[in-house]
Amino acid sequence: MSTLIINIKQLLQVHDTNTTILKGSDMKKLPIIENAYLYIENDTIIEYGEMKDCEGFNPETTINAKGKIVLPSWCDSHTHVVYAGNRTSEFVDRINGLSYEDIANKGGGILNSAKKLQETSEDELYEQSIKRLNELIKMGTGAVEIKTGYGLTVEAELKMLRVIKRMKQESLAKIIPTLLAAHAIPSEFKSKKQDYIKYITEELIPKAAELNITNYVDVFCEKGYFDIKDTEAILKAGEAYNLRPKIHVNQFNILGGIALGVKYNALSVDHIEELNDADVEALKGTDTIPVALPGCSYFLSIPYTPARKLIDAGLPLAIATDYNPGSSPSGNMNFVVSAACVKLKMTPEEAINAATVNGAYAMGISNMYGSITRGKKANLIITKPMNHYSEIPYAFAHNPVEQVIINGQILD
Ligand SMILES: N=CN[C@@H](CCC(=O)O)C(=O)O
Ligand SMILES: [Zn+2]
Repeated sequence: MSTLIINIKQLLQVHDTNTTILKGSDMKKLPIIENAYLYIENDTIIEYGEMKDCEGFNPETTINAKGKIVLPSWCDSHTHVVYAGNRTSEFVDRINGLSYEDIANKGGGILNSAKKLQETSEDELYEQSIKRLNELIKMGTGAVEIKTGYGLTVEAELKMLRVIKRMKQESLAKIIPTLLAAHAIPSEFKSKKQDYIKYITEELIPKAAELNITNYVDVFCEKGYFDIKDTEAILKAGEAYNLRPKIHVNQFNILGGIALGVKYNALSVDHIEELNDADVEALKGTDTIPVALPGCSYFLSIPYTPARKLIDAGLPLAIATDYNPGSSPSGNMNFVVSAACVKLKMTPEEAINAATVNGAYAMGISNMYGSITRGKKANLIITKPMNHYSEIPYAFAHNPVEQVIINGQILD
């Protein structure tokens, strides 16, 4: 199968040499080719360049992208797409004045989603989750991390992992599963948290590792959830099974989760609505990428991640949706890119870099995804007609995506 895309107004994120992460001032650079072509064979980007050099191809399909932008598909490195039902009643409670914390203290929040998920059959959970995944693919996402964490029992967590595995087999999108081993403390363990930590480290992690579905472990390191000591015990247990951390830190409180993540060579530290100088220092010179989740800040009306502080310190930054029923019920990366510009004060170039190359890095797949590079996977967005790529974040809440190509396949 071969496809030639011609007359591309702007081809974005073109890197002749494989770029796997962009840091600091390099995030301001977005290499583009004006009036370009792109040639794909099977699932791979083979060639690209200026239209004047487009010759010698004999493609099965030609797409005329006149007036349109072509860029790598969004790489969404933090989602909880597998969940059951929704939490609209808590949404209304929050409008009426309750906080996320108030709702959790009443036994709602994550515990509410866990109860629903435990009561939902594996097939039904798959059906609900694949529907969400297909919707976000249509909005331009080609690679996505999916966490467990709404199981809270070994049985339900393994059910989530099997659902993610099935989604991986059925979908063209690249899926990176993460074991969110410690997301909340179930009510039956409320006064015996240490027993729950033991359950996670001695039963859940070994059994989940046995399935061989995930390479990552996650913990919600937060007041009222898992403190630094708990988090360290879980990261250590994960390390014994070669599970690399990708952790929730600094959402409401700074507990030292960033430095701990770095100590355990976390691939990413996510949320960071709160940040201090020690956190910035801890990240410098490491392989750990911070990830901002503007959809969560928007939905919960909490601070936005201080992106400027991170990028201006020379650090990389990725952005992701955090798609979940409680704090960010949207998987729309176009909105996230726009919010990154408007609320995190990132330039369109920085936001697009954060949502492509750096998003891929935060999933450990940036050697094959996230840029237009010969040999990389043909996961692409073709936009609606527009004059400049800045229109993608500018016209917030519109859908800039006209067509998507995943693994070289043109989706309807
Ligand atoms: N903060 C922890 N976990 C999710 C939200 C979970 C929920 O409320 O269901 C997050 O990333 O925001
Ligand atoms: Zn999350």
